[in-house]
Amino acid sequence: MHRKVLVLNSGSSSVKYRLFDLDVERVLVSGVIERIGESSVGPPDGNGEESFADHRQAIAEVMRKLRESGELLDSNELYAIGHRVVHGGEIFRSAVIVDDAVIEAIRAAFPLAPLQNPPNLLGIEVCRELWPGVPQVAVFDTAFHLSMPPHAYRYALPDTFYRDHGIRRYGFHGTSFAYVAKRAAAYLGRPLESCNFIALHLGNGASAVAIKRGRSVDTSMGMTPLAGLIMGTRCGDIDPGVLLYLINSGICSTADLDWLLSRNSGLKGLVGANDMREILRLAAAGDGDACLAVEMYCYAIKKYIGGYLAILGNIDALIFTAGIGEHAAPIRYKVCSGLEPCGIAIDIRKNAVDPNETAELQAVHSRTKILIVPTDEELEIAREAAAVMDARVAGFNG
Ligand SMILES: Nc1ncnc2c1ncn2[C@@H]1O[C@H](COP(=O)(O)OP(=O)(O)O)[C@@H](O)[C@H]1O
Ligand SMILES: CC(=O)OP(=O)(O)O
Ligand SMILES: [Mg+2]
Repeated sequence: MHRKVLVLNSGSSSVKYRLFDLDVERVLVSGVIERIGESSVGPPDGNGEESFADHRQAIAEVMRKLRESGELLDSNELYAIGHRVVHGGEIFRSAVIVDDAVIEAIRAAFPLAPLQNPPNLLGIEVCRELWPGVPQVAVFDTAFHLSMPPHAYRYALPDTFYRDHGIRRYGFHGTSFAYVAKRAAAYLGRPLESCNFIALHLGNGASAVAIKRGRSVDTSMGMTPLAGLIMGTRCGDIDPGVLLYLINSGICSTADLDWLLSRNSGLKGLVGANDMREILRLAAAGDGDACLAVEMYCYAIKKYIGGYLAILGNIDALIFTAGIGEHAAPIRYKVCSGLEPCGIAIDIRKNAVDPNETAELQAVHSRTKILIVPTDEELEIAREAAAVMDARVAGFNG
């Protein structure tokens, strides 16, 4: 029987799903169910989008769609269900098969990722209830970064805040970084353990990572996914004194602040839009806010590249990935321009491509390669879930 793996990425109001046949590395079915928990706004004449009251209904609908596709007639055909879990704290160094203890540990990390972990866990619990016989595997965004040394992950706060409250840098997008680092090493024909990379995941959320000999040694996100680069709706790095000032002066309540920093800052706060395509259009038309936002966005990335070059010494490649990294040529160009003294020189003609596979963008005189490596978080989750299951099966047989 082929190893069919279902991957679920449960967000607060959506469930993205993909069914893989891993033995032939083929996507059998994929889709997204959105607007979970919103009441249907469309007219009751069939033109309104379907809406689902909760994740249970949405996941039952995923199962219905899978059956309808003919690719999965029975849940017994599933080798595993892989789930994206954003925060695994310090406990989970790799993907794990979900049991009651794993569920409790994911729940314990709720305060560290209040927007992401609750819907992630809900997805797991609903699947366990609907298909109790199918193994569930949790794959954590944080796992890849647990290789960071203490001088990179600790904050300069009294020890007790780390020891008793888990306050430290964790970092995210680890599934994406693990995938692109492996792809880049394979592309270069080198063992991953010999490669130094700086990778930039620039999607709605965005982060940078310094990879030394194949492992994360520093990253721009922090205890939560708010820190680091400027993002679609998140502010990135900010003086913590600003937050104290806003609260103490009564300008913002803590609830206001939460909403401001997560949902109304970043590109959205600066321009009023968070889609980079629109921002680039506005900037090209001379819109002052959009021009400033693009300048700030690239400047923040540049500072991380400089910092990571300083800690890595030399790199084998600068890697761009995710929606903006893969498709926004003007952003890549602006990020790289001026880095020639650091050995990073982009070729304007090569940069104009929009490939769907790994591509090189560096000029002939560039010391460092500049790569676009399209990410595939769902495939990485499917592979990690299958690997955990293979190990269990081998354990039973051995
Ligand atoms: N051709 C393009 N040019 C510029 N930006 C793009 C292009 N295609 C996608 N993007 C941007 O990519 C971002 C979304 O990235 P993506 O990785 O899909 O996000 P998510 O984090 O939601 O998975 C958006 O800001 C979108 O505008
Ligand atoms: C952790 C995080 O920022 O995820 P996303 O990019 O999916 O928002
Ligand atoms: Mg993403």
